[in-house]
Amino acid sequence: MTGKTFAEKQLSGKSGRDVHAGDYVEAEIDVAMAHDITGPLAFQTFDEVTGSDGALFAPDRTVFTIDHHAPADGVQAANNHNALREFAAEHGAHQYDVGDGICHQVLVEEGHVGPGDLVVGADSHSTTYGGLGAFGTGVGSTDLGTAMATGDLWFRVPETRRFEVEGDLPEAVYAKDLVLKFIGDVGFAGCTYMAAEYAGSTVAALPLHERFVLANMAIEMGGKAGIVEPDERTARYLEAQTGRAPSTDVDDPALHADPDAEYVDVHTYRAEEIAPQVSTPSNPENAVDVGKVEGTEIDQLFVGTCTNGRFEDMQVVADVLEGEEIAPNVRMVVVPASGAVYQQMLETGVLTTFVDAGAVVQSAGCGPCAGYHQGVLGDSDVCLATANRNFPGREGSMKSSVYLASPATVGASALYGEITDPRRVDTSRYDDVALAKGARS
Ligand SMILES: CC(C)[C@H](C(=O)O)[C@@H](O)C(=O)O
Ligand code: SF4
Repeated sequence: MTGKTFAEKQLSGKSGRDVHAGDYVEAEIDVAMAHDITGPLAFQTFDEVTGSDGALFAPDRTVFTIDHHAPADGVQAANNHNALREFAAEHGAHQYDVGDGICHQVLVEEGHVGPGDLVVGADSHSTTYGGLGAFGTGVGSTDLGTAMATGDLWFRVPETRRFEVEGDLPEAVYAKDLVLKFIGDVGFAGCTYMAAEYAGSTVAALPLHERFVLANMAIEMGGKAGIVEPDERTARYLEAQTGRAPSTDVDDPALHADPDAEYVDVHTYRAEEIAPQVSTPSNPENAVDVGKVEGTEIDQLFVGTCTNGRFEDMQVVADVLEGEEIAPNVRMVVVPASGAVYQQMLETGVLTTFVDAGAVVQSAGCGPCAGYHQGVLGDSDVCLATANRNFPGREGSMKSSVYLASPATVGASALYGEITDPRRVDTSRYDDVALAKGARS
């Protein structure tokens, strides 16, 4: 028998069986997560499974967040929030409230997830935890409600596609550009029910906030999970973030694919050849080099989401906007991914830079990402977002359009009021910004 992929090892370990892709397992989960939209439905299933006085499989490893409609944007949302608060209090689960941030950011920031964990979340971007070397996957509320009671869930062990990138990323090219490129290459269904393993020297050199971007968007090609294997960087991140070393040795072979593992295929890239990417409406798979869409008119810029709403993302945009104003024809909506990110923006002056530049900075959460509130698009609106999805109607009207890009591309485009190649205003050459603007006008 050949070696194993990360997913095969992970699901072998959690099921206590020696399994390969295609096998079905009952696996023990480490962490269960739900939020203000999916939680209340999961609670119904939980009550049906356990009876009304049922207990959680592990209250300290069950986490709820209020993030999608936070603060409440209507009575239904407010009632859902209360249902979540009551259930969490009654069952002793962790519960994060309005302003604490997006589930995926909160779970990693607060140390609820570590390498080697099997995490199920009632949200499709639960693949994000793969950035830490965990197997994170999204499940429906019914599955989650059952898993909250039993502590296990069935899985089909996924096949794996591997994306290997070697070399140094060029200026103004980020993990977001890499993952948009991957999605463009394999298509939005290219990894359906597969794990995506991200590897190579470029990926190994990525800081954790960038690894999360790769893992997060695995679902945009249908991925069951997106994995960056853990290493010393992972351990350092967790210690800095949570004050604790990971409970598992990051070098444990159980957390690393075997060299002779079997893949569906391996896609190889040279980092130097990758240009900033933009996904055009209305599918993340429509990734093109930014040059192809430069000059496209936009109405709104959105910086935020579980993909690119971290402090480092905010910092990149603020570096571009410092001392400048956003173009008069656009509006800019900024939504930090967590309360901690908000706090850091406040302490470092990034928030002031945004406000001075004319942006609207809102409370931490999902913001307009899924079209609920805080910047919903009208019929004719065109938005350039650091988000992960741009399906029809995603951020509002079915007639609106959303382009996806990195924070650097969104920052540069804010200055010019149209889609702009970020290499024209690279932050390390910040003094040239005025020059570049002059050359343009
Ligand atoms: C509301 C929720 C179920 C949904 C998801 O699972 O992805 C949301 O987070 C999204 O991004 O569309
Ligand atoms: S930020 Fe967007 S993609 Fe992420 S969980 Fe919230 S709605 Fe979903």
